[in-house]
Amino acid sequence: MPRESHLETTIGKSLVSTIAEAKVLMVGAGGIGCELLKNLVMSGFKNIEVIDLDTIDLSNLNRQFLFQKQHIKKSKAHIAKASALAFNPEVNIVSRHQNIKEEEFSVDWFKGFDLVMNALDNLDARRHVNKMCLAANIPLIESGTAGYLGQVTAIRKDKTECFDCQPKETPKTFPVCTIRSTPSTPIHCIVWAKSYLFGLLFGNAEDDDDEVITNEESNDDETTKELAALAAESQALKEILASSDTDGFAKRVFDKVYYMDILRLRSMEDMWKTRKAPTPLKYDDIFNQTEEVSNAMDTTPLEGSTLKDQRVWTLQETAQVFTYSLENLTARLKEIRVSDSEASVQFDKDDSETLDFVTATANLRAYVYGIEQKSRFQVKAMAGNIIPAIATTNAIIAGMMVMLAFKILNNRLDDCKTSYLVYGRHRPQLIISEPLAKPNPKCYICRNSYIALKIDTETSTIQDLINLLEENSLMDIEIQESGRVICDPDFDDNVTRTLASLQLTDGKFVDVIDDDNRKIIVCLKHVDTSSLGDKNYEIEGDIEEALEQQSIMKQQLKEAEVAEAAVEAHEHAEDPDIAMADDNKKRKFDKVSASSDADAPLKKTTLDATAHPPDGDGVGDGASRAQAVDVDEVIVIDGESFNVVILD
Ligand SMILES: Nc1ncnc2c1ncn2[C@@H]1O[C@H](COP(=O)(O)OP(=O)(O)OP(=O)(O)O)[C@@H](O)[C@H]1O
Ligand SMILES: [Zn+2]
Repeated sequence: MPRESHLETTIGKSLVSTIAEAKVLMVGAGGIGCELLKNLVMSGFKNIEVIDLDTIDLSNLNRQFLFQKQHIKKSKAHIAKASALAFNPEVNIVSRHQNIKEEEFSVDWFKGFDLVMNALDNLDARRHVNKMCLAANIPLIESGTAGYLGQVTAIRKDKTECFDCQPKETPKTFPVCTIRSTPSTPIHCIVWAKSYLFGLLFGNAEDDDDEVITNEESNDDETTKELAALAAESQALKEILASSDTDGFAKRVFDKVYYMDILRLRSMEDMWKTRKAPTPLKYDDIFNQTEEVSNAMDTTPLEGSTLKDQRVWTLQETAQVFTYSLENLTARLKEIRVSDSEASVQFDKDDSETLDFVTATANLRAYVYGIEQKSRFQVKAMAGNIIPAIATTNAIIAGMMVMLAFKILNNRLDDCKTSYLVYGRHRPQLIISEPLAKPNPKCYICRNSYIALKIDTETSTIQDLINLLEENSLMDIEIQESGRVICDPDFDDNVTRTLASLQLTDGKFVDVIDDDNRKIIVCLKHVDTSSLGDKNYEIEGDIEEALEQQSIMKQQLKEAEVAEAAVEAHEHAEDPDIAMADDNKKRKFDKVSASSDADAPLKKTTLDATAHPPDGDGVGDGASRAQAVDVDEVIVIDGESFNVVILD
């Protein structure tokens, strides 16, 4: 019996042949990606391109079933392809061990696919693929899981919400003084070790990409002085680093960080009026086991755990781990700096030396401040913001992605839904779903019109670009790229420069805003002048149409704002308490960092496996969504009953 016969019976011959012809791009071959690729090759897809920048790690094997022990350190994309072909050798799979953000994956390249499916784990890559799919006008299926929670949705330019239509949660931040001077919980010590000390010793503390320290609460005089003192301390530590070759390096770093700096902090009496002051700690005292220190040593294993990873190390063990990991990481840094003087070592929870260093330094700080110390295993979870990944969650989400793919390829976008896996939230449904939302008229990403411009970026100047845009009805324009202003009617410093000299090269997007405040995003495509006609440029897409669409969108935005204002005014008129509640909320919001955003109603999750799902009003918030849910069937799993929404 041919492989497709069951499929034909289920979804019909015509869809089976559409699927067989479709070209699908899968971004990410991790937890969801492995499940998804297996599903795709088993459900009639014949042309799949899979891209992943990473290699396989031991910690992936418990849930990424296309990978086995012998594949560790090999490319995820290549191995995923090889393993998936074993399920169905008749599929054409192209695998790429690359970053989807590389320039070669241009809008044109995206246009070569009928469908893109994201199986990613970070906001940055998701945002990029979202933008590329909008620019190429290709449908995108977006997915995400966090522990038992998951969600999947479809995105199509001008028809649905895009990935950026709703604000996303950003990682929690801590005030700088809490981290640098007055920690009170283990996470404060871990953040200090990972985002401050680690960066200072092995990289550039300032450019840590998931910076979680903010100084928004620190405007008074006292704090400014404290920050200046901390900066001087950092400088002094850098000077010690210069002597990393000489004996006693670890002791010097230790005594600087845990003795000298702490002594200075202790001398600031005001700081400790309402808090317990830290106790300075000397390296030699740990090894000489002064009475005070030996009494403080905690040698009791965590209850029920004997593995070294899972018990809190003694103070002496901690200092030993500090010494060896500091020495090894310093040597590693020196080695990589031979070929690149700017190189740095990055913290990675799966890199055991970096994890050792962060565990040891965080626990030493915790000891100094009288804070509970954590096992290496616990530090790994906290430093990596890890919510355990669940294979079943990934499998369910990957299955739903294929269902959405069927509908999209069958031209039934209107039947697609956003679905949420809400297991463990004490609700009767396992999956709830709601219709795809319309684009947010205020969205800065999808409420734009995209056109492609073929131009010789090496020889054309900004003035050439202005001229050709004026020829196409865009008058008195401002041009921006990634937030930097290239030119505007009052700023012409760059007009004689070539596009390339301003890094406006192939694949770059520039924002063009006209005097009527309409914005068009122009995607640059570099071509040699010789291959262009008389005009020296070629526009793909219709600018007039794009401008008209912009006017319509502006009108929609105005209408949405008027409607919003009317609803608000109505609510206030109906209920005078709302005005006061709103006022209180505003005041509260002003105080709380914007990123915590706890009051936002119906906010969706970040779809970021590394981010904590919002409690109560995130993925699993069935309460306010319940009306939108159709429960079509009840299935029984392990004796428990769940209502299941059939996606059809
Ligand atoms: N910019 C990118 N280009 C290509 N692939 C990416 C990009 N960003 C992330 N990925 C890939 O997306 C996949 C996401 O999978 P998953 O969430 O299971 O992460 P993981 O790294 O395998 O697991 P964990 O983070 O839990 O250790 C990863 O394999 C990652 O390499
Ligand atoms: Zn949007």
